[in-house]
Amino acid sequence: MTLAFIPFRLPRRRRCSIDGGNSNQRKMLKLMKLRSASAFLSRSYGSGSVPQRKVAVLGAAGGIGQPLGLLMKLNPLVSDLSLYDIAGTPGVAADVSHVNTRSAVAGYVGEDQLPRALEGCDLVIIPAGVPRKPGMTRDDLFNINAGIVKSLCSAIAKYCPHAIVNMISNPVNSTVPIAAEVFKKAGTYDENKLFGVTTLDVVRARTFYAGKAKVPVEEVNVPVVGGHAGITILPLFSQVTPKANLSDEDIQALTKRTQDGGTEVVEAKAGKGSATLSMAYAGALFADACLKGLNGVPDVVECSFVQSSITELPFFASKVKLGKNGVEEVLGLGTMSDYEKRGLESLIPELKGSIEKGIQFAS
Ligand SMILES: NC(=O)C1=CN([C@@H]2O[C@H](COP(=O)(O)OP(=O)(O)OC[C@H]3O[C@@H](n4cnc5c(N)ncnc54)[C@H](O)[C@@H]3O)[C@@H](O)[C@H]2O)C=CC1
Ligand SMILES: O=C([O-])CC(=O)C(=O)O
Repeated sequence: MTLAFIPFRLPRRRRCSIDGGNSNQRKMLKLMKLRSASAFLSRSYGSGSVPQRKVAVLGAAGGIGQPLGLLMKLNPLVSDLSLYDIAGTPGVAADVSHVNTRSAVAGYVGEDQLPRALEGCDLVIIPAGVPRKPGMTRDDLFNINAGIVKSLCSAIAKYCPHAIVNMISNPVNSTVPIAAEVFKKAGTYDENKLFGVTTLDVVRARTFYAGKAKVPVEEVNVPVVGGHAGITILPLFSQVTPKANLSDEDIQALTKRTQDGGTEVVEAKAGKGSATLSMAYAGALFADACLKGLNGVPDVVECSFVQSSITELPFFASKVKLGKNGVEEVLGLGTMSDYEKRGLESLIPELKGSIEKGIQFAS
């Protein structure tokens, strides 16, 4: 396992080349892959031309915020890392700043320092807010997190209106519409720059499928569409690659496990919060994809909850092509199985309600 997964991902053809050979050869090739990471980067952008990118994490002292801050510090696409929270960020920033990677790190604490945290940002990642405890739904977080997200987005509209926003705070199905309303009111809304982070659903679907299908997890590709809560999370295993001969029962069990992945962690943590480490990983992957898109890397595609017209709902998660201005194209759902079509039909009312709740709160 390598810490260098984000910036150092090599093109697929190159990655496949380490699959052959004995285990020593494979280890050696992995090492070479790490060592050639910076060379790979400069090849991607032309030597010395990696753009300056300021990234802020809001909620940076939290369970997700801390490891996410570290992972963003490891990402050489970041030149300035801004760590903001209502408490605790001076220590977190001092700690992370000692890591010998490209970005300068600054910690900001309290609302007075929020403007400086945001000014000049290209990307703002928001994991601020309370997490679930056992027995709660994500919607139970609405009362506290809606207000937090609303005030942070008002500040974004004021201090970095052109930044891409990655919304992690739950309930994502409502916090993204809240953010959109805040930006609309401020006159800064750009639908191509607002993303609900659903990458953890994809990460889980890949992991669970690989385990069941006994295929290498790094090769698994599966879209997860809909939203980010319970049945609104709809993995499209009919489109998964590599294909395996799983039964309908297996696919249904994998679907349910993906939908309940968050709850599985909440219960295992028994009152001490929800997914933080896997979420930081997923958040870092998605942020990296956004930065690559901004920097003009072609064919960057990830699933995300965005403004959409591929269903009757105004926001929907699906595959999205990322580019220099954020969303370049919202991709369609593709061919779905009957089971997935039924899943889509039954998620619509719940997702619609959550979206409307968010819009109503902020308008
Ligand atoms: N989108 C997704 O897939 C996932 C979303 N989440 C959500 O992420 C959120 C954060 O989770 P954790 O990091 O585990 O919670 P946490 O409680 O460990 O950390 C949250 C942080 O937000 C900070 N905060 C609170 N109000 C703030 C404000 N006004 N401005 C800036 N920071 C503020 C807190 O001080 C705290 O440091 C929760 O809403 C959780 O449900 C969690 C896992 C996955
Ligand atoms: O389940 C939760 O509350 C946190 C979350 O969104 C996830 O882990 O997918």
